[in-house]
Amino acid sequence: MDAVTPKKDIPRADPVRRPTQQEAEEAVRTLIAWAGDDPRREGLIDTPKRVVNAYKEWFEGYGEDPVKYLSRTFEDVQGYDDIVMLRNIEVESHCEHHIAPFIGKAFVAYKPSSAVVGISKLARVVEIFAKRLQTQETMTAQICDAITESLAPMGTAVFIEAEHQCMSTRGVHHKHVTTITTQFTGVFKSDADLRNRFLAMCNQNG
Ligand SMILES: Nc1nc2c(ncn2[C@@H]2O[C@H](COP(=O)(O)OP(=O)(O)OP(=O)(O)O)[C@@H](O)[C@H]2O)c(=O)[nH]1
Ligand SMILES: [Zn+2]
Repeated sequence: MDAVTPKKDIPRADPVRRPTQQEAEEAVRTLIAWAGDDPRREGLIDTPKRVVNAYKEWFEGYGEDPVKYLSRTFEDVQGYDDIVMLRNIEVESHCEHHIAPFIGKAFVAYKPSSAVVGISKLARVVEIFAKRLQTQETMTAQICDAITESLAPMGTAVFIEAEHQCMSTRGVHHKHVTTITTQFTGVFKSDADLRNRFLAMCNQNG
């Protein structure tokens, strides 16, 4: 039986047993009945299977290791010595409090010390952490940590802006509110001009 690996910051002796697909589908049937509908009616018969398949996609980040993607680096950059930044990386995640989507954009930059990484790998790292149950703060820190630990750059910067559906479709019901989180290490922390350049590039339109 597969086991869900606990987060590294929460040591646990006993990993959670991963339920079977059938058990997960049964849980969805329970939620449908709890919502007030009949999971046996025609339109809902295949819904538990679809929901479980959607969960596989939304939470596929648990099975992925960001370090694997950041381990292939390139040294030959002909003396390039400035930041590398990816703008507008789409973020589709789910909050760990309500399992409601939060959707937005991530901006990720690092200042290489020597080696650079393939730019798609930075987007993959965002994807891996987004496809887990998250808070925006944790996800921002995890992306920053993974890049910092794997590439040992001179600095890393992460900016995420997202709209949380647990705030817009339920609860407080405030639409169009966005949450911004940032995390900086190294030169982005010590050099205010560099940090401001990064933030200005985050705020450029387009
Ligand atoms: N800091 C932080 N809070 C989040 C995030 N996603 C959701 N939340 C908040 O998590 C909180 C959970 O609060 P609770 O009082 O335990 O839950 P609740 O009664 O459903 O709260 P309401 O959403 O206010 O109805 C809410 O304030 C959410 O807005 C996130 O990524 N970061
Ligand atoms: Zn929430």
